Amino acid sequence: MSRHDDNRLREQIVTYGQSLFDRGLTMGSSGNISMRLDDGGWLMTPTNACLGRLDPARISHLDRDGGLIDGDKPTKESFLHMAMYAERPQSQAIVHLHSTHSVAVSCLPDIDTHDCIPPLTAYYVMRVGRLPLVPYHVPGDTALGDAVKGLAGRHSAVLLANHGPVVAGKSLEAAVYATEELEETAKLFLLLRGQNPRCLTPEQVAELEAKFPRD
Ligand SMILES: O=C(O)[C@@H](O)C(=O)COP(=O)(O)O
Ligand SMILES: [Zn+2]
Repeated sequence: MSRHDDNRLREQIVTYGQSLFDRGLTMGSSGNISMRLDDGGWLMTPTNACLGRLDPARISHLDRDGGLIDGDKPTKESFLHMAMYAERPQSQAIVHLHSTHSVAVSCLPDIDTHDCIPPLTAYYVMRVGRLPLVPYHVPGDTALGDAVKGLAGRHSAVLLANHGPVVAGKSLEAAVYATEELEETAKLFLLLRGQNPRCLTPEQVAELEAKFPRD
């Protein structure tokens, strides 16, 4: 990868990180972002970094085995990102946030753990689809990598119980868009709880999935 391409990817992480943080989609030093590199390595946000104030030169550059090449110590969820990439060769970027409404849904006792948010809107189906709940683990617990392995091949987004969403995309832009759509739909879901909303039918979902296949 040329220095120019490397810089471009670093700038993308900084720009999207700031945009997500500035809109209150993750707070403090929560959340992390990664991008896959052509040589099999990754760029990842450093641990304890604020997504709103990332320094491109300090972003963690990892080799294909997760070894640090340069930059600061990577996010404690690096193995989680790597486990998801391993199941999703088509994914180029992953975003994990503590977006409030998505986290709220991840704490509810009575959600469908195979599909935490019903198909309320077409755009949600197009961007996210079925959203499984991953059982609670301490952040940074390597067992979380094993827990997502069985799910990430079939789902581009998963919801970590009592924690938050992890969303993969074919580009960083796509992963960010899907994360934003998940958050907005989580908000709608909470607004509509107890009101028996009319959801899309299985036929309507199937039609969308045929017309707008997700990566
Ligand atoms: O919730 C956590 O602790 C992590 O999942 C997180 O969001 C931020 O951790 P770092 O990326 O290690 O800062
Ligand atoms: Zn987290």
